[in-house]
Amino acid sequence: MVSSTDPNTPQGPPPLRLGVRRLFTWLSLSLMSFVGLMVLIVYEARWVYPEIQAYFSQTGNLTGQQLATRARGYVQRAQEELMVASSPVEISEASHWLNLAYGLFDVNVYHQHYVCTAPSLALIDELVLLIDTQQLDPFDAAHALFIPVDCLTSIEMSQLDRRGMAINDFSDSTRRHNQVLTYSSLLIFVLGLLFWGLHERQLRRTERATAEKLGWMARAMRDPLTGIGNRSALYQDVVAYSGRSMGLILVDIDFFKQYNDALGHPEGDRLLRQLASLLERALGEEARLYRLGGDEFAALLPCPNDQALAKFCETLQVGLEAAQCPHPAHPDNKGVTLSIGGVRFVADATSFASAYEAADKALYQVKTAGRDGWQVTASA
Ligand SMILES: Nc1nc2c(ncn2[C@@H]2O[C@H](COP(=O)(O)OP(=O)(O)OP(=O)(O)O)[C@@H](O)[C@H]2O)c(=O)[nH]1
Repeated sequence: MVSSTDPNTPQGPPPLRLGVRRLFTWLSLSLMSFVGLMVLIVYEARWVYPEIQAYFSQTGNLTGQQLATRARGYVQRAQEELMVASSPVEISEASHWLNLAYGLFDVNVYHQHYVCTAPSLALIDELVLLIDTQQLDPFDAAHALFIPVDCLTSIEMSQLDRRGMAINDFSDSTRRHNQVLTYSSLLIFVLGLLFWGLHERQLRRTERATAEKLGWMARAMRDPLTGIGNRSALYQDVVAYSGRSMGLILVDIDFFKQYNDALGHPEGDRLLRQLASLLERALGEEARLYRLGGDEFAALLPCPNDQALAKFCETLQVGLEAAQCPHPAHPDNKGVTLSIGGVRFVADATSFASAYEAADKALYQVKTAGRDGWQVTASA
């Protein structure tokens, strides 16, 4: 049996599948952004930072070499020359190395940060002069050069310490930076999950409320005793079938008052429910059934012509006779009988009023003609 639902209502996917699809979309999006962030972090950690670190460490390239180291090398070379020098030419060779060392040593940074720079340079300068004019013993000169060598060594050590500290600071800040990025992305992920949960909960509440409302609406369209549609459902369905050729059949139990009086109202109720089932069986799945009040029922069904409508009415009466429902108080000593009036009409809200009136008139004529019969009136 079909009752008061709209035949044109579109059928969407079930709510569970929709929820899973929404969850899947959300998870994919957040996972994609999370993975994106992680790739960025790994890229920075694996490729960008080591390059910066290598630049800071100043190893493996010419510009990164320590001036102090090279200057110390030249001074020590001069010392070696002076120690083994046996001719003026060899002695002047030492002065050449000292000049080179002076050039590398005489830089602003060393003057600013290392107090031994100026005296050491002055000493080299003086020694070069004395060596060139051969006023100094080469061995004594080599010995005196330990002062600038000490100074240059302390500069080197200090530079190494500074560089080490800079590298450590840089590594620490890089690690901190990475940690902040990782925890932030995790936090974003968790917050997203939380918001999604809240959003889903709200959505479910709304869906539940909507379903409840729809349930109430459906119940409001239903006759509680028989479970079929009521008068409001009939109006709604007429609108839903707008433009289609429909049959409207009104059915009324004969002498129902006597039935109630004889058997009691609970039995009367049982007969009403029985009649609803009988209408359903007799008219088929396409018919929509309604109880309009008391013992009056209606059926709305697609109907191409008056002959088909007459056939439905006849089938209905035959079905009732076959059911053999006893009526102990029937004035004509029959079982339960029905009076049936039908009309065919093209459904819409305005034509329905006259169609209903015509079907009711046909039913009334059956009643006045002695009941237990059906009549189909001309199309409305
Ligand atoms: N059991 C039961 N009886 C109902 C219900 N609603 C209305 N009735 C009764 O249905 C009867 C209808 O009586 P009438 O309108 O006189 O109709 P009738 O006795 O069938 O007479 P005709 O239609 O002229 O053959 C009344 O006695 C109402 O009390 C219901 O829900 N259950």
